Amino acid sequence: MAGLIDLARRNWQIFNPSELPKVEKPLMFGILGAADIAPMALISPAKTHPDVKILAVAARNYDKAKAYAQKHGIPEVKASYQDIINDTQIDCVYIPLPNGLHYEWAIRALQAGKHVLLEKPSVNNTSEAEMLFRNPVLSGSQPPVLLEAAHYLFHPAWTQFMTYISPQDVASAKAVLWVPRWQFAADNIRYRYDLGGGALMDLGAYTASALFRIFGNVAEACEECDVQASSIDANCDRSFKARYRFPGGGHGEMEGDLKASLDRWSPNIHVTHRPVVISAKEAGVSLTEAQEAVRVRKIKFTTFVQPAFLHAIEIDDEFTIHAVADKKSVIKRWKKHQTVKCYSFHEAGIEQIGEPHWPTYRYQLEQFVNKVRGRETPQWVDHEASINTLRMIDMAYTAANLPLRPTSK
Ligand SMILES: NC(=O)C1=CN([C@@H]2O[C@H](COP(=O)(O)OP(=O)(O)OC[C@H]3O[C@@H](n4cnc5c(N)ncnc54)[C@H](OP(=O)(O)O)[C@@H]3O)[C@@H](O)[C@H]2O)C=CC1
Ligand SMILES: O=C1OC[C@@H](O)[C@H](O)[C@H]1O
Repeated sequence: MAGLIDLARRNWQIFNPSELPKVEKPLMFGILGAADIAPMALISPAKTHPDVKILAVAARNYDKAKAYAQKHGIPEVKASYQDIINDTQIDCVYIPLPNGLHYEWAIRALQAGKHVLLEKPSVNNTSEAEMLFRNPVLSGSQPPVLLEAAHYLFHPAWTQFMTYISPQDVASAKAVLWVPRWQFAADNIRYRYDLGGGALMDLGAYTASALFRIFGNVAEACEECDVQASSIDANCDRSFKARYRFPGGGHGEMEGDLKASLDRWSPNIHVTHRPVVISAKEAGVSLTEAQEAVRVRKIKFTTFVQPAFLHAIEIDDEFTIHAVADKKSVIKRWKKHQTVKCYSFHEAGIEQIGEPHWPTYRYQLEQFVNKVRGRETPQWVDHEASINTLRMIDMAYTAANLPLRPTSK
């Protein structure tokens, strides 16, 4: 019962955050495009961040931007994306444009000295990622901040999940993310090759980045990738199933579908470790010198992308004690099951700000502001990690015989 009340309270607060007063000179944000995701990913989280004010929005159509600004309480409307970038009052630019426009607008904003929060996936392919994240504008003594908005990595549930993973011991992992078939109409940006569409770009940005974190390395190869092409644009995958080989011999799989049937519950991740020898203390037993304890750990993380609504991390350990001289012997075998939930860092025993009702986006904003203000960022998406996500996606497109998303001119 208490769990249900917490669930209801948390979900109500996610959509109805109480506004906090702002500091004297908060960071001013401008938004490029009246995008669907911006209210959830930035406008709402900004309400509870004292150091963030959304100052302006621009859309390709002025009236659309005006209506959007009115609806979301944004004080200024600019005539173009470039006008946001040129505005000297604006410190930070949020870019929720179609993937194929991320590179161009991120470069323009960074060159104007703006800090950039860039939607996922950062750009269209690996070469664009290298050109962006290794651009000279990001070196020097005080370069602007650039962050790919891989928001799920900022939630304490991800930090907690990773404490149960030993990347070097992972034998296999599978990450899936399906969205229901009615979610995106035929004219959606996800079905436009010229705009960087495709399920691997959209959903694969999550599953691929999760896999290389779990294995602690980018894949050596994508061994196979089956895609279903979208009926709208044959170069855009509507769904994918990819299998990768990782250094050390582990295998990772990922699946995504932009038109999934309702019986598919996602997102989730399954991880299986190889058998590892553990200490008597870790096994919670006493051992003679002739014995050793071995653990095989399996982990399931349900709702890894939006853990704030509801999630569960289930850890299943199987322990065996055998004779060191005979690894096949079984002196004792037992199992242990734990289910862990973690909505704030406090729950994880970590001293870090956060509330159980903070969505991933709010945790992400906290760290983005910390970085801009020159403070420590315990969670972050390194530039090389963003490049690696595109490497994994490109490998899958190549294995599927689909062209890489086009490089910006
Ligand atoms: N972090 C997350 O949870 C999520 C992230 N995303 C990411 O955010 C980005 C935007 O996604 P989403 O909000 O769903 O998309 P929308 O289509 O709602 O928004 C995209 C915006 O891009 C602008 N745009 C500029 N040029 C074009 C063009 N040629 N065709 C279409 N739109 C154009 C439009 O702005 P204008 O108003 O100027 O017309 C539109 O508002 C993507 O990169 C996506 O991967 C998406 C969903 C969730
Ligand atoms: O970022 C996203 O998150 C979840 C999906 O619904 C969506 O397609 C995607 O853009």
